Amino acid sequence: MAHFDLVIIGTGSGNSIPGPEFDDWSIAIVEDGYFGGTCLNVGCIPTKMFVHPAELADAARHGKALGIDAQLNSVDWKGIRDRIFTRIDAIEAGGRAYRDGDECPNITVFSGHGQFTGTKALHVDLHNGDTAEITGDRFVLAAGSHAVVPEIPGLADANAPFHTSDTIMRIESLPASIAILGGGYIAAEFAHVFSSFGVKVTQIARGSRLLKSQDDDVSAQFTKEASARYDVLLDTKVSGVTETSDGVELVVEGPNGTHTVAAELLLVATGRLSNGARLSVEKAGVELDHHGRVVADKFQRTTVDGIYALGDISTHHQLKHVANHEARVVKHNLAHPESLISSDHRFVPAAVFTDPQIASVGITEAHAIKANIPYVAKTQNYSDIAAGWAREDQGHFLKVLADPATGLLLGAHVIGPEAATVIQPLIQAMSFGQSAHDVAHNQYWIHPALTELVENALLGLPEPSAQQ
Ligand SMILES: Cc1cc2nc3c(=O)[nH]c(=O)nc-3n(C[C@H](O)[C@H](O)[C@H](O)COP(=O)(O)OP(=O)(O)OC[C@H]3O[C@@H](n4cnc5c(N)ncnc54)[C@H](O)[C@@H]3O)c2cc1C
Ligand SMILES: NC(=O)c1ccc[n+]([C@@H]2O[C@H](COP(=O)([O-])OP(=O)(O)OC[C@H]3O[C@@H](n4cnc5c(N)ncnc54)[C@H](O)[C@@H]3O)[C@@H](O)[C@H]2O)c1
Repeated sequence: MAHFDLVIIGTGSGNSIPGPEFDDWSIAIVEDGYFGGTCLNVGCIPTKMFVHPAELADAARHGKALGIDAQLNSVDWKGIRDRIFTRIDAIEAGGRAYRDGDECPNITVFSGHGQFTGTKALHVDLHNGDTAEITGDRFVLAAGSHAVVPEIPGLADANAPFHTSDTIMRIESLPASIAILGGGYIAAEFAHVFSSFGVKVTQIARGSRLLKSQDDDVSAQFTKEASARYDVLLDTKVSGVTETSDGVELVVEGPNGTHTVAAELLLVATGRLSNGARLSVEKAGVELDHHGRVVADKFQRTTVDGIYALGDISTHHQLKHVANHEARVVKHNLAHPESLISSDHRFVPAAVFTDPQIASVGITEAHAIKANIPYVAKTQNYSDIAAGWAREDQGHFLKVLADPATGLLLGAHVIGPEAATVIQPLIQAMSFGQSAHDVAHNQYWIHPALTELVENALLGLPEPSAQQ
């Protein structure tokens, strides 16, 4: 039995915790998969490294309206894939070697699957076939989440072949066709990538719109554009999947009755679930909520003293910037238990890297209405700013919501070019408590940049009543 001052389970954002302030602590790091976690290896980073070439491949579609007649000749999938993973795999290997090597003498890396056996006791099934029993004064649960596979005949029993985001980016060649199950972030981003690369995409969503968690107008616009680019089956349920000689066949039930969809590959993108239960955290006395997430308070403390949690294992914001923020909080609180700091989840932004891009922060208009929150709103179209004229933009916009009394922003929702970047001044305004009026008037806005979208939206909001 080896004992440590600190045991960290998971090397996504958890790996950012060890630093000079803990040089005199003995630390165990337990990692079952890729070193560096989901974002680096199978999440944000490789997906966006595919999204950029996808944008280039798809550029001709936008060029037509501007007098550019171009065509895509070929896509070197293997070349793109190998460029991406040569870089990523080297970072993964380097990160593991660093933590395992002489530069981190106080750290022991356990490569294997950890499961709690008692309050602060972990059993690890090591990849080399051995086992290890480790205990610690403190634990950090940073073990993330995993892709959920729905209880559909063929999938749940693994009788039909399918991919999740863990495997789809490493396939050997581009398929002629792909069926994508799900209407959320991962489905949207991969539908964009594969469609841009010339693959016939059929996306199947059980809801009446794609990206339903977005503002209603954003989700409606995205659904309209996605449906024009590739086949989107809405209000549709998959009741079975079977393997065929050239791929899979899905039995789908939708508004047009029951029929089949054939595709070379199937990607299942139906949400991600906390790894809390897979880590048997309840044996440590750590509570899970009814979604299976580890319960953590604002200081990232679980229900057991000395056990902290961060990122996807405990939050409903399954986002890397949230996991990183929470890791900084845990790091501080481990080092300074006498002066705890709390996580700030007031204004968590997110973006979907599709075409059009989507970004959001704060509440949606539907939420404001449902929760009876007073608001004023302004929708600013890209087509009404100079950078939108340059693109002959159609249908894209920024919607801002503000408190009618104070002029403080309540939410912002963008669909259109560079949405993830365009939204940042609004995230900043919300985070620093700046009013829409001040942000619009008290700085220069570069002309004719896309950020004029933000300036004009803010100028379009009514003056706050408290100042009238
Ligand atoms: C396809 C995809 C695209 C994404 N794109 C974005 C994006 O663009 N922007 C964004 O903000 N977020 C994105 N995300 C979400 C983001 O990747 C996660 O929110 C983030 O990586 C969570 O970090 P984490 O540290 O909590 O967990 P992880 O990074 O998942 O790390 C957890 C680690 O724990 C290990 N582990 C799990 N169980 C055990 C165990 N029992 N024993 C030992 N080790 C264990 C795992 O192997 C893993 O390495 C994406 C996710 C996916 C899947
Ligand atoms: N750009 C980004 O920031 C980014 C990109 C990818 C993933 N992520 C994170 O990863 C998380 C997981 O992504 P995701 O797309 O898997 O989840 P999601 O929650 O975004 O979407 C899940 C989709 O699957 C559908 N679904 C759920 N169960 C189903 C079932 N049984 N049958 C059919 N459909 C079903 C849901 O209706 C929904 O449309 C996201 O919530 C997000 O936080 C972020």
